[in-house]
Amino acid sequence: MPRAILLILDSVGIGGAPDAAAYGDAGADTVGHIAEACAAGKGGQAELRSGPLAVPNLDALGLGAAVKLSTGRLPPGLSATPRAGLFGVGREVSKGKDTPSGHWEIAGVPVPFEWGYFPKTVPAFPDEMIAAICAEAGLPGILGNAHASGTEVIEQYGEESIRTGKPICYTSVDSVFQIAAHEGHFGLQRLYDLCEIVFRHTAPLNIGRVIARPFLGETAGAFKRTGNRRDFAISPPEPTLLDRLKGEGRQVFAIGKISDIFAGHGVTHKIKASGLTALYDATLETLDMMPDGALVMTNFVDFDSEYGHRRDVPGYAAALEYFDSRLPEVIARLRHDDLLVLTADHGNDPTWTGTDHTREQVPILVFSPALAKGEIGIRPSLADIGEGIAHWLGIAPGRHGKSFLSGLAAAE
Ligand SMILES: O=P(O)(O)O[C@H]1O[C@H](CO)[C@@H](O)[C@H]1O
Ligand SMILES: [Mn+2]
Ligand SMILES: [Mn+2]
Repeated sequence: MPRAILLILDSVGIGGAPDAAAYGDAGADTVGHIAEACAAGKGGQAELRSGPLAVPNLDALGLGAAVKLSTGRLPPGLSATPRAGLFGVGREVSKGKDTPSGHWEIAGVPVPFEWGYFPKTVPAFPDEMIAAICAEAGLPGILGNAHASGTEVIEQYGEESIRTGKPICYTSVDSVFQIAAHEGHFGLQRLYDLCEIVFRHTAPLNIGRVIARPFLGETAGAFKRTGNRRDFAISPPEPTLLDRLKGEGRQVFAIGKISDIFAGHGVTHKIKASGLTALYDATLETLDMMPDGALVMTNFVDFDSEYGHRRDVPGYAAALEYFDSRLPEVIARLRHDDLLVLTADHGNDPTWTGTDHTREQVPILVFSPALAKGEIGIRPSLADIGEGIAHWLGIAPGRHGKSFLSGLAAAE
């Protein structure tokens, strides 16, 4: 019985979204702009990397061809001719350009409602809500209370937070309430408990997530966020591919942020890992032991959190190259009828203004030893990805999207 491996390269968009202008993102293209910057000699940082973007394994599966299909432009260093697998482009139906929207839609469930957002004002959060949270959690107050970048906000308020015991609360263009607090001084478990309190206040406002952002260090220049981030997310509005598989008795392995993003729904095995290396290692270990009929889904968040939001082109390029360098390890482990799918949940163009996600289409790269080379076009919903996996794994179709495999012949 076949198995499926779904790898989400968080924020690795490929431009070309027809509705990008409505988000102020017309022209944003994460992969294309990184490749152009690298080719122009702007992707280097002596000790990290230099030269044109080198992602031969992703490119062999159609990354360059997917960007060309999405934007009409072939990025420098990439090829228009894939060597194996199916390539295509995913266009998001859901209105949010955020992580839950992208992941839920990939798993077959576009978001049918409008998320709640906090205004770009100071304060960003309603006074009554903050007063109620402080009373319930026994806090002397909060810091931040604005739209902000998570690394800048700990630089700015970290020392004051340690001194006063006030956590740093901030938001972004996404439907989020984020809380940064010191792992030692404030306490990690206390931060998680606070997030649960806040979640009860924000969920009725359709705020997608409360995110714990613990950090370490004692002085402004030395603060560093740790791998103990935790997302408290509202539940998907209907059963996703994960629930449908679990309901059929299949095993669903969720690696990294995946279980949090689905609020645990449909997950049979939750595997925590932080950083590209550990996420890859956990994925490979799972591949070595996962049974027939199972799905493993991994979120590689670093592209987004470490490089996209930080507008770090060399870092993003190096991360793509590292990801690419380990792809042969996945492919070597595939059984004849395993299906590997690589895609993304939204864009986060590191050359763009601001520090937020960018509305973009995403690559869909599909490989199986049992599949011939081919093109699956521009898919009108990311739900086609989940439906393609459902199709491959032999479970009934869901309510949204159409399998990218329908009409394709196997190579055998
Ligand atoms: O700046 P940091 O804390 O990384 O925040 C980013 O992370 C959030 C969740 O992905 C996004 O909404 C964005 O604001
Ligand atoms: Mn994301
Ligand atoms: Mn993000």
